[in-house]
Amino acid sequence: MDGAGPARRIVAEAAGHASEIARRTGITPCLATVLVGEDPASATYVRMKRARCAKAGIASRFVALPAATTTSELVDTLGSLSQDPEVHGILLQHPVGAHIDERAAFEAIAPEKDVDGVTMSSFGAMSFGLPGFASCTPGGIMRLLDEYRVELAGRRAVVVGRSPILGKPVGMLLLARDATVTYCHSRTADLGAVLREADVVVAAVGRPRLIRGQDIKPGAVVIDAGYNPGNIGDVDFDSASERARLITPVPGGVGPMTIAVLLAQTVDAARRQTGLTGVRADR
Ligand SMILES: Nc1nc2c(c(=O)[nH]1)N[C@@H](CN(C=O)c1ccc(C(=O)N[C@@H](CCC(=O)O)C(=O)O)cc1)CN2
Repeated sequence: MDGAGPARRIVAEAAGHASEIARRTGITPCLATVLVGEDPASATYVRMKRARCAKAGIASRFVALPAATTTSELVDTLGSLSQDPEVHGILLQHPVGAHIDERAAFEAIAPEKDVDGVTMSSFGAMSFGLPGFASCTPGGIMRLLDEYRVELAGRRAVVVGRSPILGKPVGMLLLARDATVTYCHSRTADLGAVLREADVVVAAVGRPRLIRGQDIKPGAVVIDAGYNPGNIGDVDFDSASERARLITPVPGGVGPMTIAVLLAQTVDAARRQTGLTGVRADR
Protein backbone atom coordinates (compact mmCIF):
# COMPACT_ATOMS: atom_id res chain seq x y z
CA MET A 1 0.00 0.00 0.00
CA ASP A 2 1.69 3.11 -1.23
CA GLY A 3 1.28 6.13 1.06
CA ALA A 4 3.37 8.54 -0.97
CA GLY A 5 0.94 8.91 -3.90
CA PRO A 6 -2.21 9.46 -1.80
CA ALA A 7 -0.23 11.83 0.45
CA ARG A 8 0.79 13.90 -2.57
CA ARG A 9 -2.85 14.21 -3.59
CA ILE A 10 -3.93 15.27 -0.07
CA VAL A 11 -1.15 17.87 0.06
CA ALA A 12 -2.03 19.18 -3.41
CA GLU A 13 -5.64 19.59 -2.31
CA ALA A 14 -4.55 21.33 0.92
CA ALA A 15 -2.31 23.65 -1.12
CA GLY A 16 -5.28 24.57 -3.31
CA HIS A 17 -7.39 25.37 -0.27
CA ALA A 18 -4.55 27.36 1.34
CA SER A 19 -4.23 29.52 -1.74
CA GLU A 20 -7.99 30.04 -1.89
CA ILE A 21 -8.01 31.16 1.77
CA ALA A 22 -5.13 33.55 1.06
CA ARG A 23 -6.89 34.94 -2.02
CA ARG A 24 -10.20 35.45 -0.25
CA THR A 25 -8.97 36.73 3.12
CA GLY A 26 -5.37 37.86 2.65
CA ILE A 27 -4.44 35.42 5.45
CA THR A 28 -1.94 32.60 4.93
CA PRO A 29 -2.66 29.48 7.01
CA CYS A 30 0.10 29.06 9.59
CA LEU A 31 1.33 26.04 11.54
CA ALA A 32 3.47 26.55 14.67
CA THR A 33 5.83 23.66 15.39
CA VAL A 34 7.34 23.34 18.85
CA LEU A 35 10.41 21.19 19.45
CA VAL A 36 11.86 20.61 22.91
CA GLY A 37 15.46 19.44 23.06
CA GLU A 38 17.77 18.17 20.38
CA ASP A 39 16.67 14.66 19.55
CA PRO A 40 17.89 14.27 15.94
CA ALA A 41 14.91 12.17 14.77
CA SER A 42 12.40 14.68 16.19
CA ALA A 43 14.35 17.55 14.60
CA THR A 44 14.19 15.73 11.25
CA TYR A 45 10.43 15.17 11.52
CA VAL A 46 9.84 18.84 12.36
CA ARG A 47 12.04 19.90 9.43
CA MET A 48 10.06 17.63 7.12
CA LYS A 49 6.78 19.12 8.32
CA ARG A 50 8.00 22.68 7.81
CA ALA A 51 9.41 21.89 4.37
CA ARG A 52 6.09 20.35 3.25
CA CYS A 53 4.21 23.36 4.64
CA ALA A 54 6.43 25.68 2.62
CA LYS A 55 5.80 23.68 -0.58
CA ALA A 56 2.05 23.80 0.02
CA GLY A 57 1.91 27.56 0.63
CA ILE A 58 1.35 27.14 4.38
CA ALA A 59 3.39 29.44 6.64
CA SER A 60 5.16 27.90 9.59
CA ARG A 61 6.57 29.27 12.77
CA PHE A 62 9.26 27.25 14.50
CA VAL A 63 9.79 27.39 18.26
CA ALA A 64 12.89 25.49 19.48
CA LEU A 65 13.11 25.14 23.24
CA PRO A 66 16.07 23.84 25.23
CA ALA A 67 15.96 20.32 26.70
CA ALA A 68 15.80 21.82 30.22
CA THR A 69 12.49 23.59 29.52
CA THR A 70 10.03 23.02 32.37
CA THR A 71 6.42 21.95 32.04
CA SER A 72 5.20 25.39 33.04
CA GLU A 73 7.46 27.13 30.49
CA LEU A 74 6.21 24.80 27.77
CA VAL A 75 2.59 25.29 28.85
CA ASP A 76 3.14 29.08 28.67
CA THR A 77 4.62 28.82 25.16
CA LEU A 78 1.74 26.69 23.91
CA GLY A 79 -0.75 28.98 25.66
CA SER A 80 0.71 32.04 23.89
CA LEU A 81 0.56 30.31 20.51
CA SER A 82 -3.03 29.35 21.26
CA GLN A 83 -3.82 33.05 21.77
CA ASP A 84 -1.91 34.24 18.71
CA PRO A 85 -4.37 35.09 15.90
CA GLU A 86 -1.67 34.61 13.25
CA VAL A 87 -1.24 30.93 14.20
CA HIS A 88 -3.97 28.52 13.05
CA GLY A 89 -2.45 25.16 14.01
CA ILE A 90 -0.05 24.03 16.73
CA LEU A 91 2.14 20.94 16.82
CA LEU A 92 4.20 19.89 19.81
CA GLN A 93 6.67 17.28 18.61
CA HIS A 94 6.49 14.09 20.65
CA PRO A 95 8.32 12.90 22.69
CA VAL A 96 9.33 15.69 25.05
CA GLY A 97 11.80 15.04 27.89
CA ALA A 98 10.77 12.66 30.67
CA HIS A 99 10.81 15.55 33.19
CA ILE A 100 7.96 17.26 31.32
CA ASP A 101 4.31 16.46 31.91
CA GLU A 102 3.46 15.91 28.24
CA ARG A 103 -0.28 15.58 28.90
CA ALA A 104 -0.33 18.99 30.61
CA ALA A 105 1.56 20.43 27.66
CA PHE A 106 -0.79 18.94 25.07
CA GLU A 107 -3.78 20.27 27.03
CA ALA A 108 -2.39 23.81 26.73
CA ILE A 109 -3.13 23.68 22.99
CA ALA A 110 -6.47 25.30 22.13
CA PRO A 111 -8.76 22.61 20.66
CA GLU A 112 -9.48 24.68 17.53
CA LYS A 113 -5.71 24.79 16.84
CA ASP A 114 -5.06 21.15 17.77
CA VAL A 115 -4.34 20.07 14.20
CA ASP A 116 -2.25 17.15 15.48
CA GLY A 117 -5.24 15.80 17.44
CA VAL A 118 -3.42 15.36 20.74
CA THR A 119 -5.76 16.95 23.28
CA MET A 120 -8.34 15.06 25.32
CA SER A 121 -10.98 17.22 23.68
CA SER A 122 -9.87 16.09 20.19
CA PHE A 123 -9.67 12.47 21.31
CA GLY A 124 -13.17 12.62 22.78
CA ALA A 125 -14.65 14.35 19.74
CA MET A 126 -12.94 11.87 17.41
CA SER A 127 -14.16 8.91 19.47
CA PHE A 128 -17.76 10.14 19.40
CA GLY A 129 -17.64 11.09 15.69
CA LEU A 130 -18.01 14.80 16.48
CA PRO A 131 -16.24 17.63 14.59
CA GLY A 132 -12.61 18.05 15.53
CA PHE A 133 -9.17 16.98 14.43
CA ALA A 134 -8.00 13.36 14.43
CA SER A 135 -4.48 12.43 15.50
CA CYS A 136 -2.49 12.66 12.27
CA THR A 137 -1.11 9.13 11.96
CA PRO A 138 -4.46 7.46 12.78
CA GLY A 139 -6.20 9.86 10.40
CA GLY A 140 -3.66 8.99 7.70
CA ILE A 141 -4.11 5.25 8.30
CA MET A 142 -7.89 5.52 7.87
CA ARG A 143 -7.47 7.44 4.62
CA LEU A 144 -5.06 4.82 3.35
CA LEU A 145 -7.49 2.01 4.23
CA ASP A 146 -10.20 3.89 2.33
CA GLU A 147 -7.89 4.53 -0.61
CA TYR A 148 -7.41 0.76 -0.92
CA ARG A 149 -11.12 0.11 -0.24
CA VAL A 150 -10.43 -2.09 2.77
CA GLU A 151 -13.73 -3.29 4.24
CA LEU A 152 -13.68 -2.87 8.03
CA ALA A 153 -17.19 -3.66 9.24
CA GLY A 154 -17.21 -6.95 11.11
CA ARG A 155 -13.47 -7.53 10.54
CA ARG A 156 -11.10 -8.33 13.38
CA ALA A 157 -8.62 -5.48 13.79
CA VAL A 158 -5.66 -5.87 16.13
CA VAL A 159 -3.81 -2.75 17.22
CA VAL A 160 -0.37 -3.40 18.68
CA GLY A 161 0.45 -0.41 20.91
CA ARG A 162 -1.62 1.90 23.08
CA SER A 163 0.08 5.27 22.85
CA PRO A 164 -2.17 8.32 23.19
CA ILE A 165 -1.36 9.70 19.73
CA LEU A 166 -1.30 6.46 17.77
CA GLY A 167 -2.49 3.14 19.20
CA LYS A 168 -5.46 4.34 21.25
CA PRO A 169 -6.92 6.73 18.68
CA VAL A 170 -6.52 4.37 15.72
CA GLY A 171 -8.45 1.74 17.68
CA MET A 172 -11.29 4.22 18.23
CA LEU A 173 -11.39 5.11 14.52
CA LEU A 174 -11.50 1.42 13.57
CA LEU A 175 -14.28 0.85 16.12
CA ALA A 176 -16.24 3.74 14.62
CA ARG A 177 -16.12 1.82 11.34
CA ASP A 178 -17.57 -1.29 13.01
CA ALA A 179 -14.37 -3.32 13.17
CA THR A 180 -13.99 -5.68 16.15
CA VAL A 181 -10.97 -4.12 17.81
CA THR A 182 -8.41 -5.73 20.11
CA TYR A 183 -5.56 -3.75 21.66
CA CYS A 184 -2.29 -5.55 22.36
CA HIS A 185 0.58 -4.18 24.41
CA SER A 186 3.63 -5.15 26.42
CA ARG A 187 1.54 -7.23 28.87
CA THR A 188 -0.39 -9.13 26.20
CA ALA A 189 0.04 -12.88 26.54
CA ASP A 190 0.85 -14.71 23.30
CA LEU A 191 0.79 -11.76 20.91
CA GLY A 192 1.34 -14.13 17.97
CA ALA A 193 -1.88 -16.03 18.70
CA VAL A 194 -3.90 -12.79 18.79
CA LEU A 195 -2.27 -11.52 15.60
CA ARG A 196 -2.96 -14.74 13.71
CA GLU A 197 -6.71 -14.09 14.14
CA ALA A 198 -6.49 -10.55 12.74
CA ASP A 199 -7.94 -9.46 9.39
CA VAL A 200 -6.35 -6.05 9.89
CA VAL A 201 -3.14 -5.46 11.87
CA VAL A 202 -1.98 -1.99 12.91
CA ALA A 203 1.54 -2.10 14.31
CA ALA A 204 2.17 1.00 16.38
CA VAL A 205 4.61 0.05 19.07
CA GLY A 206 8.05 1.29 17.98
CA ARG A 207 9.90 -2.03 18.14
CA PRO A 208 11.83 -2.82 14.97
CA ARG A 209 10.52 -5.90 13.10
CA LEU A 210 8.55 -7.14 16.14
CA ILE A 211 5.90 -8.69 13.89
CA ARG A 212 6.95 -11.42 11.47
CA GLY A 213 5.25 -13.26 8.65
CA GLN A 214 4.46 -16.29 10.78
CA ASP A 215 2.17 -14.06 12.91
CA ILE A 216 0.13 -12.81 9.96
CA LYS A 217 -3.09 -14.48 8.89
CA PRO A 218 -2.99 -15.22 5.15
CA GLY A 219 -4.85 -12.45 3.30
CA ALA A 220 -4.66 -9.94 6.17
CA VAL A 221 -4.13 -6.20 5.71
CA VAL A 222 -1.03 -4.99 7.56
CA ILE A 223 -0.41 -1.36 8.47
CA ASP A 224 3.06 -0.62 9.76
CA ALA A 225 2.93 2.63 11.73
CA GLY A 226 6.16 1.98 13.60
CA TYR A 227 8.84 4.63 13.45
CA ASN A 228 12.24 3.44 14.58
CA PRO A 229 15.75 4.71 13.98
CA GLY A 230 16.93 4.03 10.43
CA ASN A 231 13.40 3.94 9.01
CA ILE A 232 12.75 0.39 10.13
CA GLY A 233 9.13 -0.48 10.79
CA ASP A 234 7.52 -2.66 13.46
CA VAL A 235 6.81 -5.32 10.82
CA ASP A 236 9.31 -7.53 9.05
CA PHE A 237 8.20 -6.50 5.57
CA ASP A 238 9.73 -9.37 3.60
CA SER A 239 8.21 -12.23 5.57
CA ALA A 240 4.90 -10.44 6.30
CA SER A 241 4.35 -9.51 2.65
CA GLU A 242 4.40 -13.20 1.72
CA ARG A 243 1.14 -13.67 3.65
CA ALA A 244 -0.53 -10.25 3.70
CA ARG A 245 -2.97 -9.20 0.98
CA LEU A 246 -1.99 -5.57 1.48
CA ILE A 247 0.90 -4.15 3.50
CA THR A 248 2.39 -0.69 3.97
CA PRO A 249 6.14 -0.25 3.52
CA VAL A 250 8.47 1.83 5.68
CA PRO A 251 9.42 4.29 4.31
CA GLY A 252 6.69 5.36 1.91
CA GLY A 253 3.60 4.09 3.74
CA VAL A 254 2.06 5.66 6.82
CA GLY A 255 4.76 8.35 7.31
CA PRO A 256 3.89 10.56 4.33
CA MET A 257 0.19 10.22 5.16
CA THR A 258 0.84 11.54 8.69
CA ILE A 259 2.31 14.78 7.37
CA ALA A 260 -0.31 15.12 4.64
CA VAL A 261 -3.12 14.93 7.22
CA LEU A 262 -1.33 17.51 9.38
CA LEU A 263 -1.24 19.95 6.47
CA ALA A 264 -4.86 19.29 5.50
CA GLN A 265 -5.98 19.84 9.10
CA THR A 266 -3.94 23.04 9.39
CA VAL A 267 -5.65 24.47 6.34
CA ASP A 268 -9.02 23.36 7.68
CA ALA A 269 -8.27 25.05 11.02
CA ALA A 270 -7.38 28.27 9.19
CA ARG A 271 -10.58 28.08 7.16
CA ARG A 272 -12.64 27.75 10.33
CA GLN A 273 -10.74 30.49 12.18
CA THR A 274 -11.04 32.95 9.32
CA GLY A 275 -14.79 32.28 9.24
CA LEU A 276 -14.55 31.25 5.63
CA THR A 277 -17.19 29.01 4.13
CA GLY A 278 -17.10 27.41 0.74
CA VAL A 279 -13.66 25.85 1.09
CA ARG A 280 -14.30 22.17 1.62
CA ALA A 281 -13.68 20.97 5.19
CA ASP A 282 -11.64 17.82 5.53
CA ARG A 283 -13.80 16.40 8.27
N1 LIG B 1 3.33 15.52 17.75
C1 LIG B 1 3.64 14.40 17.06
N2 LIG B 1 4.77 13.77 17.33
C2 LIG B 1 5.06 12.63 16.64
C3 LIG B 1 4.20 12.14 15.65
C4 LIG B 1 3.00 12.84 15.40
O1 LIG B 1 2.15 12.45 14.54
N3 LIG B 1 2.75 13.97 16.13
N4 LIG B 1 4.55 11.03 14.91
C5 LIG B 1 5.87 10.46 15.05
C6 LIG B 1 6.88 10.79 14.04
N5 LIG B 1 6.46 11.55 12.86
C7 LIG B 1 5.96 12.79 13.01
O2 LIG B 1 6.20 13.52 13.90
C8 LIG B 1 6.77 11.08 11.56
C9 LIG B 1 7.61 10.03 11.35
C10 LIG B 1 7.96 9.64 10.06
C11 LIG B 1 7.43 10.31 8.97
C12 LIG B 1 7.79 9.97 7.58
O3 LIG B 1 7.23 10.50 6.65
N6 LIG B 1 8.76 9.10 7.38
C13 LIG B 1 9.18 8.77 6.05
C14 LIG B 1 10.64 8.50 6.01
C15 LIG B 1 11.44 9.65 6.54
C16 LIG B 1 12.79 9.80 5.92
O4 LIG B 1 12.89 9.68 4.72
O5 LIG B 1 13.72 10.09 6.68
C17 LIG B 1 8.39 7.57 5.53
O6 LIG B 1 7.87 6.80 6.35
O7 LIG B 1 8.29 7.45 4.32
C18 LIG B 1 6.57 11.35 9.18
C19 LIG B 1 6.24 11.74 10.46
C20 LIG B 1 6.54 10.79 16.36
N7 LIG B 1 6.21 12.00 16.90
